[in-house]
Amino acid sequence: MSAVLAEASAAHAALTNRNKVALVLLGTGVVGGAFLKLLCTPVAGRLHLVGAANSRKQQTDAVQLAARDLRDRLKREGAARDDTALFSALDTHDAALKVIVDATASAELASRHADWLSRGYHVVTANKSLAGGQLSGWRALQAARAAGGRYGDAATVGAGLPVLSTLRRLCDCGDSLLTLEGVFSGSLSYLFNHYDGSRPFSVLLREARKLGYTEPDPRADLSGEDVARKLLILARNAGFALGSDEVVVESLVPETLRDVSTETFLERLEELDEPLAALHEAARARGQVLRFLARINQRGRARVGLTEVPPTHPAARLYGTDNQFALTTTRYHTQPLVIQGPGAGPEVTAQALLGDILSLG
Ligand SMILES: NC(=O)C1=CN([C@@H]2O[C@H](COP(=O)(O)OP(=O)(O)OC[C@H]3O[C@@H](n4cnc5c(N)ncnc54)[C@H](OP(=O)(O)O)[C@@H]3O)[C@@H](O)[C@H]2O)C=CC1
Ligand SMILES: N[C@@H](CC=O)C(=O)O
Repeated sequence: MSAVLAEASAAHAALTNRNKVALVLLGTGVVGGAFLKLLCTPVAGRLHLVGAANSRKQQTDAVQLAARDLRDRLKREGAARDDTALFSALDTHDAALKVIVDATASAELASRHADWLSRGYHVVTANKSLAGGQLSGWRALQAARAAGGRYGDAATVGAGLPVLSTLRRLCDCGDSLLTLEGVFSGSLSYLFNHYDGSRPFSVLLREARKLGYTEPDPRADLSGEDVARKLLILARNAGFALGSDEVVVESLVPETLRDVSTETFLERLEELDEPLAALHEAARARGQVLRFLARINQRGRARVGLTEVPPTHPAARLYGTDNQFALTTTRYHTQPLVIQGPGAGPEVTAQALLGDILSLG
């Protein structure tokens, strides 16, 4: 090959590689499974899955990774979990962009996001445990981002509703968040939008779990922990240096169910029925309805918990898994800026992951 041709071909290869994205997917559950389906659609043509893992098994073989039933196969077969092998599949790929997609709820994995960023990988996550966890973790994440790491977090709040992007844009323009309130949980929205006393709460919870709205352990939703994480992520993005212990969280999980295993909790869901029926009845008698609300005020006082609201309240007019985020800011101060829409579910969340990956370049 002539020198000119070789140079042209090298330039072409460099251009092609610049557009390629190599991915490792951690978590092939509800969200990870839906994400795998999106990888088979035409918009994902330049994305190359080089590794995938659940909590026990992983796969880096190209033929296996291309199988339509990869998620089921991983339940039965694959190599034992070992991040080194997964990341070396990323390292050896010729793509310019190397992305770790975290579709787990693992706090242990989340604690490594900042390290992954500092090692040159991009991280796209549905896992809220780092940004919505300890303030020290949030700060480590900001340091890694400041050093150039790209962190896709749209899926962590509102399952991809344009909440974080809007908030950041307002802040970039010099606007300041004064108060933020609303319904930040898709599963709790679904539960309280449907709970009218005609069906036991536990039946609705099983339904929400089956539809893929709840956390792997639904106590993370019912305890308010998941909502508190989203509140922290939003508040921190708006400049409030809020510690995780600074949010007042009112749990719906009875004491007797707090320390049991997930399996036992799922077997004993009926124990939620009586206390919830009593709360519902008391609210009904006062002409009110129950909604699980989150709020932070200008002084950084934050609370999440079950609240009685009148039927005319904006949160009482939601449907399905709707989330609602009402942002009052220096410039949106007469009426809040409201973002509303489905806030949980496999497809929308997987799409948020995909959108973050595609926007990397
Ligand atoms: N469901 C929703 O609507 C939304 C969910 N999210 C977030 O998405 C994340 C995933 O939720 P969801 O898909 O519902 O949960 P699932 O329980 O369905 O899936 C979790 C997956 O993570 C895997 N996993 C756990 N630990 C590890 C590990 N160390 N390495 C690799 N894989 C691991 C599990 O493996 P195994 O199969 O072996 O258990 C499972 O495949 C959570 O952080 C959740 O908060 C965010 C927005 C909306
Ligand atoms: N379990 C969560 C899922 C999205 O983050 C919720 O119910 O909102």
